[in-house]
Amino acid sequence: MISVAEALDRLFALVPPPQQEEVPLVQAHGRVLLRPVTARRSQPPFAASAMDGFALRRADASPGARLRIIGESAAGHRFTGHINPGEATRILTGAPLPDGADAVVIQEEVTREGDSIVLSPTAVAAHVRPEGNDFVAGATLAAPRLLFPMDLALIASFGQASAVVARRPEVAILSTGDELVMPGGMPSPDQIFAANAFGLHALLRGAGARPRLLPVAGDTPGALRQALALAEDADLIVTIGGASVGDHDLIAPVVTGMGASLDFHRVAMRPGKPLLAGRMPHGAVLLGLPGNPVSALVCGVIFLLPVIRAMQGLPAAPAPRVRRPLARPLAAGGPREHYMRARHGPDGSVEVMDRQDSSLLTVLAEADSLVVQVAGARPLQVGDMADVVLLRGTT
Ligand SMILES: Nc1nc2c(c(=O)[nH]1)N[C@H]1C(S)=C(S)[C@@H](COP(=O)(O)OP(=O)(O)OC[C@H]3O[C@@H](n4cnc5c(N)ncnc54)[C@H](O)[C@@H]3O)O[C@H]1N2
Ligand code: MOO
Repeated sequence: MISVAEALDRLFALVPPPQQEEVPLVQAHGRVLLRPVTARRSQPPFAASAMDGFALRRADASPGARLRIIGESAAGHRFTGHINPGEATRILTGAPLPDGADAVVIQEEVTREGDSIVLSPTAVAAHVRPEGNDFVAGATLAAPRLLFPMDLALIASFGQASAVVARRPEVAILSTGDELVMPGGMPSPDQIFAANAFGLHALLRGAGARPRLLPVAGDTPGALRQALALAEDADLIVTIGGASVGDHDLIAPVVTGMGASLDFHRVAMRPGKPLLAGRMPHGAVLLGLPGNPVSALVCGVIFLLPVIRAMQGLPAAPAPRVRRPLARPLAAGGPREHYMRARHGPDGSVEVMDRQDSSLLTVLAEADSLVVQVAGARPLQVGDMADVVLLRGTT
C-alpha cells in the first residue's frame, strides 16, 4: 500500500496540462486565470480629487485666504483652463485635477461668498490621488490564479473585457452496485439510495469542474463497460464502489480489461483504503473511489479536489491544512493515515467525533473538519495541536 502523499503525487503525474479558453468577465468567477492580464492604462489615468471641494494651488492654502472660483471639474468632465495664483475651481470626487492645481480643500472647510471662497483656519490642502495611484499602465495580474470576485473588479479596471482561463474539466461520475437506487426512486427491500455521487457532484462543481452523473451501473462487467463507454469524452472518470476485494468488486478487472493502465490500487489511509487510479485507453484519468459514503467523500476532498485544481493549471498541492488545538485526547495512530470527522467548538478547538464508521453520513454532515493523524502517531492530550482539513467554507 502506498502513502496518501505518494498516491496524490502519482495522481498529479496523470493530470494533463490545462486547455485554455477566453471567457467574458461575467463568466470568469471561480475559473483559473491562465494568461496574465495587463492594465490598458493607469488608474487613475490622471491626478484625481479624492473629495468634493475646491482645487487650488497648495501655496495659496493659508488660513483665511480668499480665492476666486473660475470653473468646475467634474468626474468625466475636466476643467480645461489653468489655475493661476489666487484662483480655484469647484471639484468633485474622481474629477481630474485642473492644470496649475496641486491640492484640494474639502467644501466643509470653506465659506462660499459669491464667486469666491474663504478658507477656514483649519483647512487642509490635500486629498489628491496621483496618476497611477492604484496601478500603472502595463501592470499585470499574474497567472495561474483562481479568480475571486475582487479579481474580476480589478481586471475590469484594467480595461479588459475577457480573461483566458482553463477549460472546465469534464468529469463523469459513475455509481456502481446492484443495491443502488437513485433518490426519488423505489428501492426493493435489499436496496439503498445512491448518495455519494450527489456530494461529489457538488464538490466538483465548487472546484470549477463540469460534473455529470452517469446512470447507476449494476455489478456485472457488461453493465460497467456499458456505463464507462458513455464517458469516453470525459477528462476524468470517477467511479464509486466496487473498488475493494469482494466477489462483486469489479472496477479494477473491468477497466484493465478495457485497456486502462492502473497506476495504484490501495492507499494507507482510513477511510479510503481501496482507492485506485489510472488512465483509460482514450486518455481520461480514472479515479476509483471506495463505496462507503464517508470514504468516497473524504477521498473527494483529499484527492479529487486537488486533482481538479491541478487540471485547471493551479499548482499541484494537497488539500490545505490548518493547525487546531484538540478538545479531547487522541489515542495513538494505527497503521493507516486517519482522517477523523471532527467539529470546532466555540473556543476554536476541535473535537473528534465519537462515531468514525465510514458508513455514517449523519456524522459527516455534522462534521466541519477532518483531524489528520499520521500512521503510528503518538497519543495526544487535550490542547495539543493537530493538523486539520476544513470541510466548510473552502469548497
Ligand atoms: N475483506 C475485506 N472487505 C473490505 C475491505 C477489505 O480490505 N477487506 N475494505 C473495506 C473498506 S475499507 C471499504 S472502504 C469498503 C469499500 O468497498 P468498495 O469500494 O468495493 O465498495 P462497495 O462494496 O461497492 O460498497 C461499500 C459500501 O458502500 C455502499 N455504497 C456503495 N456505493 C454507494 C453510493 N453510491 N451511495 C451510497 N452508498 C454506497 C454499499 O452499499 C456498501 O455498503 O470495503 C470494505 N470491505
Ligand atoms: O477505508 Mo474504508 O474506506 O475504511 O471504510
